[in-house]
Amino acid sequence: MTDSPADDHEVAAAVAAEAGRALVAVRAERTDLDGADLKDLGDRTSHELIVRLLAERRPDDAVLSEEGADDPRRLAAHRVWIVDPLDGTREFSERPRDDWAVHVALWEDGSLVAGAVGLPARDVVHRMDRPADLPPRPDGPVRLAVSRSRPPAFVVELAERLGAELVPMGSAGVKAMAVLDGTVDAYVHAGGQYEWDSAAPVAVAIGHGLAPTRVDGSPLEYNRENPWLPDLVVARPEVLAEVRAALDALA
Ligand SMILES: Nc1ncnc2c1ncn2[C@@H]1O[C@H](COP(=O)(O)O)[C@@H](OP(=O)(O)O)[C@H]1O
Ligand SMILES: [Mg+2]
Repeated sequence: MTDSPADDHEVAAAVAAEAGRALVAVRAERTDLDGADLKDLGDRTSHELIVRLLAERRPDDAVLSEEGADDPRRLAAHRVWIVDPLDGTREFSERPRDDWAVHVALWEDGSLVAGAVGLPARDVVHRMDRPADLPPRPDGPVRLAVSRSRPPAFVVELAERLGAELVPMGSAGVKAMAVLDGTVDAYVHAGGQYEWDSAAPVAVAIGHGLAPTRVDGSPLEYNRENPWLPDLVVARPEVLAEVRAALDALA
């Protein structure tokens, strides 16, 4: 029997948690592997588990996964799970880094309606339906999360304009959750990403009352034919106007 639609948040969180446990186990047990081999095993293990769990619990829904062949039926589907089985694959392969994530989001008829971002190495699952208050923002410069391995030149320029501090870390999910846990004030990305990199983090950020957008201020749209979604802005309310003004000036 499948769960009722009201349980979509539970499904997202449970699937993210179970995939996270599998990834932690792979990383702990396969000490014979590192680099590309560990990345590949992590990607594959998490993807296969997520696809199996969603097929069991939501057999009528389509799935768009970074690690699966694109299923064209998703374009006619009302409900599509958008998943990144292992976001921050590079960091996953660099033991003992903990900045990697599992993304599970549900898109329904044009909107993200459920989502969970698991941070397995930190034993945390952030959920769209369980918002926590943002910690107070400390005084001082705006803090921007940025890729540790390929910081976009655009974000470096933005930081200069804002007089902001760049805080490098891996994984789009980790960076978006760093806004919610108060580690940074905003996550701005440009130059390349796919829908699975941002869907679940954006769903969770929306659940926490934030209003993520594209860099040009337009809405983030999911389950499009081409899943390329190269930029996004996730900012806490106190810095949003300042960040938007700097983005508009750079455009
Ligand atoms: N220019 C780009 N083009 C495509 N994907 C990008 C990208 N920059 C970042 N990403 C993806 O966004 C995620 C976070 O990257 P980063 O840690 O560098 O910020 C990674 O996902 P994966 O780890 O799932 O591949 C990475 O592949
Ligand atoms: Mg990713």
